[in-house]
Amino acid sequence: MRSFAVRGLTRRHRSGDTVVLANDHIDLDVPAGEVFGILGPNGAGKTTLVRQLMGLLRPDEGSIELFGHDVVARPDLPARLVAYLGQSDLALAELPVATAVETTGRMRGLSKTAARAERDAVLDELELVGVAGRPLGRLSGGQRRLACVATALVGSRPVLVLDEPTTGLDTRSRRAVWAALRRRCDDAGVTVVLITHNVLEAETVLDRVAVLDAGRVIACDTPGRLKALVDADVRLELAWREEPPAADPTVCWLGEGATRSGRRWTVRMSPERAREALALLTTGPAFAALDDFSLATPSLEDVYLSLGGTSRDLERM
Ligand SMILES: Nc1ncnc2c1ncn2[C@@H]1O[C@H](COP(=O)(O)OP(=O)(O)OP(=O)(O)O)[C@@H](O)[C@H]1O
Repeated sequence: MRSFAVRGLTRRHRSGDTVVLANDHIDLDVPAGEVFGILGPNGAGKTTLVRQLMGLLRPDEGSIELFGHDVVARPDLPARLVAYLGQSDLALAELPVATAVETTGRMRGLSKTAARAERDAVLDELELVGVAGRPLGRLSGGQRRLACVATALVGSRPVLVLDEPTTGLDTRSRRAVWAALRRRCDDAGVTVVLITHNVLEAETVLDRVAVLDAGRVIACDTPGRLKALVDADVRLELAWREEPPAADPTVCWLGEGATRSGRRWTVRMSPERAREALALLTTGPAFAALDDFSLATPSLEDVYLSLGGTSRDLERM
């Protein structure tokens, strides 16, 4: 059974004379009970996509089904079946955390007793007990985001759609969120659609991932299978302290294949070539200009780049 089935989804944003093709004929199937991710850099069209999934934005073309129901014809439907965490979370700012969670549970049909029990369980699960009595608007950004995740988790909705839920969270809280999502998926068959521009998050928590770039899905598979596309290579990272000598043949060779972000170069190549490059660099004239270097096994970022992704905005940690 599929939670979402998306076909040919296309949406343009118009502002003044400018038209942005934010989603360009997107096809997606999200099976029920999966942690499904949408990974892409800033501006790739992730939020535009999920706002359409939620019936909050009308597609220009294409169709969306939620458990077989037409979302375009029934845009009210997602709000009944899906817990949605958007990017902005100001709606509940005045309420204390515990009240916000309990009230959301009640709005999702829980009895008073059940809402209180779920409230206590989820605050404990996300380690929010210490701030339970404080209004969301007076928490730190990370604590507030975590409290909003708690409101998404309460009430046992069969589908969770979370737009960058872990932005601003520290590592411990981030891991608590990942574990909470995984638990709901494994124990209760909940479907999770998680938007992220963080490669580590995608690799750690997702069953399958659609890689979005400039409004198009450029790949969709398990993180493991996607990484296998590039696993014959390693990634050589170079950080230059100053402009490297352009005439140096090793610098020329590496420069041709490098993706550059200021003085940081990233080059994908076979392990043998990387060893050769490092030997030449560390014994040649370019060494004086080099600040730091590292070798790493490929990540989903390398998959994204190898499939033609152009942005350098994906986050690694
Ligand atoms: N209301 C709007 N009016 C005009 N252009 C828009 C509007 N909303 C989004 N866009 C443009 O559409 C494209 C996709 O935006 P979207 O917010 O869907 O990307 P995103 O992948 O969610 O980015 P981010 O990771 O930064 O949130 C971008 O080029 C953006 O500038």
